[in-house]
Amino acid sequence: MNKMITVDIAKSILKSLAIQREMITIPIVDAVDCFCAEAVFSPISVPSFDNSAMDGYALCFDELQSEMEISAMVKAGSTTKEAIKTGTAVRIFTGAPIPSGADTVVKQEIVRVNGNRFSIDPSLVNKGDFVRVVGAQCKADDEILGRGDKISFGTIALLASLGVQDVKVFRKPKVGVILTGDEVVTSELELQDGQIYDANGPMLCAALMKLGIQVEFVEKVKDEAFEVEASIKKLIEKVDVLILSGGISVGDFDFVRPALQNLGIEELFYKVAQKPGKPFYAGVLGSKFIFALPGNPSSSLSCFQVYVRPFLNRFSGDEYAYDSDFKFPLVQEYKTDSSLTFFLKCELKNNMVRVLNGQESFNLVSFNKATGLVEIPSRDAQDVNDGLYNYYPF
Ligand SMILES: Nc1nc2c(c(=O)[nH]1)N[C@H]1C(S)=C(S)[C@@H](COP(=O)(O)OP(=O)(O)OC[C@H]3O[C@@H](n4cnc5c(N)ncnc54)[C@H](O)[C@@H]3O)O[C@H]1N2
Ligand code: MOO
Repeated sequence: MNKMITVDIAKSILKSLAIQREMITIPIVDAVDCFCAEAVFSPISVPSFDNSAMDGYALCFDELQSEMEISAMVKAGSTTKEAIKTGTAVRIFTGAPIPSGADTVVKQEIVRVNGNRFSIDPSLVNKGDFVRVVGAQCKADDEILGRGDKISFGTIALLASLGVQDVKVFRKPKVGVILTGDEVVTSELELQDGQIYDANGPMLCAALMKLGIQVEFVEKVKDEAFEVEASIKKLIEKVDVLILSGGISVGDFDFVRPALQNLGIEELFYKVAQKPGKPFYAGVLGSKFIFALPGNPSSSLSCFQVYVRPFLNRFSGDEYAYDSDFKFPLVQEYKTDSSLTFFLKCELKNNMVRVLNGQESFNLVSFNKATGLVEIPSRDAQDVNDGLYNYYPF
């Protein structure tokens, strides 16, 4: 009989696994949601020239008067560097270089223009107004991105603004999926008696794609001991992480665990004190990792969400992937006297979590409203949650 481990122990086992990460250099536009593998230093100062933050008039603050002549015009992209004529102002537009001799921009809304002159209330102007000075964002050689920082599309704007074209990131894992279950068919086929449509294949593909992971394969295997073992043996060669769906329980046709044992895969754990997803398996073979998810789709999804997804993020460079950032109160108290931790389909609204109806692990209807899963601790851990519950957003 296998001893069940707790959710926290299962997470801590996965959290402490050594991962050999590889670095790759990729174009910045491909790096969204990747983790930076090597610090980036700015090649230039930005802005690289003093420029105007407003459409208006550039002038020298010490020469400001209530009436001024407009002696020239400079627009964005202008490369001439003419000095400002003493005592005058220059018409200027947002992003245009400040002429030498000028140090202040007045926005056009506060002047009254008359021909080539304008009048202004000087008390409305402060020295340096609306001038974006060289290096205000960053200076050449400043550290812009640190190792381990997550790259967002904001980061990509930042890197692009510095002229950085490529970035070194941690390579995402190669992942493949093996589906078991002779009753499971794809949606192109008409259902015969006893058959069901595959929910886990599409769900796992979508979840992996959302992590920016390209799925190497989704293979369907027959519920036969030899077939299961041969497929795992062949396909594990192609990936860093192999995910199996179904066939991991104790039925006569559940061949996954014996196959993994025969192939010499080291079992990290099998069975976690949770619902859904009790018969969840994790194993390791050298630098490769294997997760076997229980076949019931809610159980598969729950185990993926709580354990596999953070693992893949950790593999991709996120050292904090298992530290839940999201804790919320429940709309309605949820009573349980179970020794198992529950992961329930729920809806997050107005910073409160509502547990949805239809929690059975075969029932997928509540996924139409569910925004994530909420963790309800077992009876032994209930007094330590402060009324806030871990939430795992989809
Ligand atoms: N005697 C016991 N029986 C079961 C136990 C147990 O402890 N003792 N655990 C139950 C629990 S909990 C779960 S969860 C399931 C997990 O079983 P398996 O991982 O072996 O999964 P299967 O038997 O292959 O399938 C379970 C269920 O899910 C359906 N399924 C499978 N694959 C898919 C798919 N790709 N898309 C949609 N649905 C799928 C399958 O038809 C079954 O109905 O074991 C319980 N039994
Ligand atoms: O744990 Mo099973 O996942 O309850 O259906």
